[in-house]
Amino acid sequence: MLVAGIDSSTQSCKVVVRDAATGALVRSGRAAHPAGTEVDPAAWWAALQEAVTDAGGLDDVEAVSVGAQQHGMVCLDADGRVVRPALLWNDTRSAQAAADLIRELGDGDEAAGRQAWAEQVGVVPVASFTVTKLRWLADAEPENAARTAAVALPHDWLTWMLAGGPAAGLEALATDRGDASGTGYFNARTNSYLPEVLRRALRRGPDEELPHLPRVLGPAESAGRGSADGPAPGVLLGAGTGDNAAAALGVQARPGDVVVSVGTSGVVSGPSDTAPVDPTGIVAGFADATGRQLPLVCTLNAARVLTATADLLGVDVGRLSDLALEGPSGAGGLVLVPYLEGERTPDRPGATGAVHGLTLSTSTPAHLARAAVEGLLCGLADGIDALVEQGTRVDRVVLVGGGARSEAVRRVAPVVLGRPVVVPPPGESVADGAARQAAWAATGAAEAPEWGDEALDGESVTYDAPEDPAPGRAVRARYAQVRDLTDA
Ligand SMILES: Nc1ncnc2c1ncn2[C@@H]1O[C@H](COP(=O)(O)OP(=O)(O)O)[C@@H](O)[C@H]1O
Ligand SMILES: O=C(CO)[C@@H](O)[C@H](O)COP(=O)(O)O
Repeated sequence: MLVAGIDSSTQSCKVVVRDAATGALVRSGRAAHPAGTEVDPAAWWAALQEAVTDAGGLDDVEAVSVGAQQHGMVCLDADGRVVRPALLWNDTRSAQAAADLIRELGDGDEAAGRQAWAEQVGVVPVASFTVTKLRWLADAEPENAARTAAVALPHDWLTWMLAGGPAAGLEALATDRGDASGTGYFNARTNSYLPEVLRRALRRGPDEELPHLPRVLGPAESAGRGSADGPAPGVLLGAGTGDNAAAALGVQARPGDVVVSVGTSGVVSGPSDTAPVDPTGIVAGFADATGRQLPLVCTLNAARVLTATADLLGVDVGRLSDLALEGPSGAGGLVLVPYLEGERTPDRPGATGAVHGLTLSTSTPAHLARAAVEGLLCGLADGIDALVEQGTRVDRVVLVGGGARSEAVRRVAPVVLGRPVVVPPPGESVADGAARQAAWAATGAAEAPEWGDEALDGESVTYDAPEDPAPGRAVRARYAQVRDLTDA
């Protein structure tokens, strides 16, 4: 039996077709997404179909699940038409809405608001979360807010499109707790939507109707079958989930593993039985795709720090990696603070990047390349510290995402993160997790299938933590000195 997993992430859509029992890769495909932080969902749908075709179609596949970028706001009208282009997780226009929502829940007091959000919702709003985008919509585009009859996330919408889209009706919309927990109006600890939070975000009165929200499915539940005229006719549709929950499922993360993803976003997450309560908002209380919790820290700047630095130096990412490995540990005091798209962790939506410590001796491509790799990893190291503070055990790091293909990232990561780093063979952890969820839905087993070595498309490589932690600590200490000197 074959199953498929789809990853509709920020920059592209990827499809893997795997054997449901062993996880062995049978075929794969991909297609690019448009750039920008506001995207017409029709572009994702077109890319999904192109990627499915590239993967040889889904005719022989029993089940398919969609993993997708979290938080994106997809508003639908009563007929199921998209109301406006989706605002993505990395769109920061709702930063003020986030600040307002925090203060409102604390009756004007920010600290009380943060505590209330952390306790009642499990997250403290930042511009990434859907709830803040809805508040922005209510204020900036009230006519679009009024037309919104349902709110979905990218994976909910794509799964619904596979099921027939508008023809299936808004009631057919489904999600899972992994993705619902990133909305800001779902509590992952109590497994329930928070309609009053949604009402507040949309500024709707007590008697006004709220938009329809997707049904929250269990990890192995099905969202129906693919429509006859779509790319997955008759195929069982898994619940799908957010891309980070899918990645954790894809790498079969075990207790003590922290998954670090260097994709468009930088993510640190670790499956846990305990929901975090973090009023600083650094650790978000998301859910995973197995019924547990997935405390998560996310930065806005990761793999694109590498591509941007490569562009600056006029080289490709392969050469950037070589240069970074030629540069000295600590880059001679040169630090690149990587807030190229503003930042979410720390919460500085208006910040820009900075380079500190330029001298005649550090003004070389190798120093700058090294500083870029170290800067992005220092942000992720701060994230690991925050997870540890929330009680997560960290024995080793599992490094995934496009940036994990960089040899420099792989080699410098154990130094800066201070832990052994396991790099699975280059692949698509999100699409793999979605495929594993599809296999789970198809078999109806109590637990997700255990896939062994056959599911790995090569060898995992472990990069040991250095015996001497001093150089890594020095890199982080120097970064901490200048991190807070940037604007905004
Ligand atoms: N060898 C490499 N070195 C550095 N960056 C890379 C490499 N290969 C891919 N990337 C970067 O990884 C990113 C894509 O990663 P991916 O995890 O697929 O992102 P997303 O899921 O957010 O779309 C792109 O920015 C790409 O340039
Ligand atoms: O906002 C988050 C997590 O909270 C991001 O991780 C998005 O889910 C996008 O992921 P990538 O496209 O970078 O994988």
